[in-house]
Amino acid sequence: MTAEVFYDDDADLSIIADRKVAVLGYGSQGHAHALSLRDSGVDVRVGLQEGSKSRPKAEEEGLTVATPAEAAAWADVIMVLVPDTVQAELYKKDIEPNLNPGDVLMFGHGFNIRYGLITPPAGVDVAMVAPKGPGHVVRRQFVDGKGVPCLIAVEQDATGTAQRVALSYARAIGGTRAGVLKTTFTEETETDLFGEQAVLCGGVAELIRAGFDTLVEAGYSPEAAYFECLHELKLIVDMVNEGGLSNMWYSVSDTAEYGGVTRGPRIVNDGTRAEMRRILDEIQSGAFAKEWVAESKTYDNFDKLRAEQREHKIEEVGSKLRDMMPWVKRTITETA
Ligand SMILES: NC(=O)C1=CN([C@@H]2O[C@H](COP(=O)(O)OP(=O)(O)OC[C@H]3O[C@@H](n4cnc5c(N)ncnc54)[C@H](OP(=O)(O)O)[C@@H]3O)[C@@H](O)[C@H]2O)C=CC1
Ligand SMILES: CC[C@](O)(C(C)=O)C(=O)O
Ligand SMILES: [Mg+2]
Ligand SMILES: [Mg+2]
Repeated sequence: MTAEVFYDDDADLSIIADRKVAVLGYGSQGHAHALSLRDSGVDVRVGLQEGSKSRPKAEEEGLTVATPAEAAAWADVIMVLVPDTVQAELYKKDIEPNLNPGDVLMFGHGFNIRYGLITPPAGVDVAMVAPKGPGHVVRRQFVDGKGVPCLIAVEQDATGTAQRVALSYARAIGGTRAGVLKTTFTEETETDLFGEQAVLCGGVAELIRAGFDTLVEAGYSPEAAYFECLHELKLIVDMVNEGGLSNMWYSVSDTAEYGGVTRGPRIVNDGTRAEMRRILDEIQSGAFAKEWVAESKTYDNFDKLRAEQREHKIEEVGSKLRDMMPWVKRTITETA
């Protein structure tokens, strides 16, 4: 079935501009939504704990900051943009007691609703606006007059207006400039988790590291391996993003094209595809969600894995080489 796609003309900005919107969290997505909503004329307050590290950043931007409970009590649209693993506790403590019939409870990802970690009361709308891109890019593209595509979904429509509010919100953060797809919480959650694990984040990071390690272990310089397996990736992916895989094949040499189409399937082979299927099974069965929620209680294993990623040789050599390319933006915190 073809998905329904909405653009600016399908979304009425005045709907969200007439509401009071609380954005809970001011991290990657939170800062992007709060600032772009504000720039689109929406009355927005940011909800952060007392002593939160993000508070000064939001206040420097002139945003009104309150505690999550105060912001939720004030608002009639509440967007939950704190990490997935803390949402259920925040919901019980600060959001649920401040929900009124007719309010709209919104999410940037369906994790907590899909896996039953949050069950909102019957009288409120439950909707989602999930940008298909990192929050810092969502903001950057909005400022540049562009937009990151979004998915919207309605889990509960107590008022009969939830979809129009979600579309209006998506317009206010630039989503309808690029295209907004209607989906369900289940489809968004499962496809998003699969994409980030198997392809966009997990798959790509391991492919880069494996390529880099192979060249360095064979005696080539780490600098050459970095340029080949990491730096040039963006240039190649830009071609794919702009015109699809065929655009990339058109632009690269015939030698690269022949080598790619004959050797690529040896890298992503039947075994890789079977592993992708297992990863999807873990997502669909809830096994991944259970593992992640349990891990988030201590972060013991996650901390080790994070340190191992940071300490990889590719990070050291990359940092030095990027110093010589000032046009390559160095960290998201400097550009946010
Ligand atoms: N990152 C992304 O680009 C994308 C994220 N999403 C979804 O958006 C949601 C937010 O993710 P993301 O932006 O990555 O989150 P972040 O990790 O960037 O959120 C950090 C923010 O949440 C605040 N925070 C953390 N814990 C609490 C708490 N217990 N109470 C109140 N505030 C808290 C932090 O405050 P402090 O500074 O004090 O720590 C900070 O402001 C998730 O559902 C995610 O799946 C969807 C699409 C893409
Ligand atoms: C690809 C990772 C993502 O799903 C995203 C930026 O869209 C996330 O959860 O951060
Ligand atoms: Mg995503
Ligand atoms: Mg995600």
